[in-house]
Amino acid sequence: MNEGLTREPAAISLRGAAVRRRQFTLGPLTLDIPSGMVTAIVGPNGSGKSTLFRMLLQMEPYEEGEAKLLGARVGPGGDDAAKARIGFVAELPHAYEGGLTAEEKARFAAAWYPTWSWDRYRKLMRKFEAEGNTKLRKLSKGMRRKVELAIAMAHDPELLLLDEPSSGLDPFAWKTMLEELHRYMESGDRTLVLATHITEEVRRLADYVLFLHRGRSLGMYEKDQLFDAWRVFAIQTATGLDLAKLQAIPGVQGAAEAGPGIYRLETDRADETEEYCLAQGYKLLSAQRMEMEEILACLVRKEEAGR
Ligand SMILES: Nc1ncnc2c1ncn2[C@@H]1O[C@H](COP(=O)(O)OP(=O)(O)OP(=O)(O)O)[C@@H](O)[C@H]1O
Repeated sequence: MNEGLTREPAAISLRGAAVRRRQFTLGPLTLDIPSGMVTAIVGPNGSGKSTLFRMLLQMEPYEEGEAKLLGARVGPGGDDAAKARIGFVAELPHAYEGGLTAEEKARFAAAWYPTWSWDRYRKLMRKFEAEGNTKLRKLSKGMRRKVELAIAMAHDPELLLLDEPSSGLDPFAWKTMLEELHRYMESGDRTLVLATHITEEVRRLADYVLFLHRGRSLGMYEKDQLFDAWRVFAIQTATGLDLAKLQAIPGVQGAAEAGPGIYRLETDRADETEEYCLAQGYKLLSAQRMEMEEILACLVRKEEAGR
């Protein structure tokens, strides 16, 4: 787990930052999202992913702590110029822009971003086979998403924030998006943060995964370590094990009886769990990698149990 990544400076830095609303609290969050990397924000519906993006973009003021984007404080006293170095695609398109075409919206963006490139915009629109001259409200959900992506990336932002970018995209457009995001990251000094529910997107893109639940961080993990370390074991023992014994096994995050003398163990320290089980004389029947959703479910269960 990694709450304070060392790579400096962080693209996003939160220190006890909290948004408190009547129905929902985001935070307090203390974490660093490293620059030059891809971080996926993963969490159940309503866990606060969009609220976090809105807080970072000053669409949702925060009451506590401090948030910094590209080294600039977010909110009063901050440096608004940092905003021009950021690209953002919201989860839901802005209704008030529905009367514009992509070309018209792009003209606004071109005036606002000093690093805007019409050449890059047109290449991205072509790549996505996106419609430039139809009013945005008349575009399909996926088509509009492609337009939003092209506009958000056309100024080659230092930091790209994408809230569920693949929502509505067909498989071809999704593949194109992954290619373009890989290309965007190629220079090594760009940072991508995306909220996603899609395991494949995390596997193919992310360097780090930040899990959110009920507005709180369940931890930030290096992706390869995460998928390596979390495993499901099936073990068999000659004598039965009670829950206390199962939970005392190093790394075990969840345990259940799967049959007489057979137990299913979820662990976040596969090597240690395996070593311990073998030393105890337990028979290892199987060991499988866990999917992202299974890991999230396990983290959520633990968090709920500790509440
Ligand atoms: N416009 C709004 N007005 C009131 N409450 C809202 C609004 N938008 C979101 N919320 C509430 O804020 C909380 C966090 O929502 P948020 O959209 O940030 O979650 P999310 O993780 O992005 O969810 P999803 O995966 O469904 O997109 C939820 O409880 C939600 O009901």
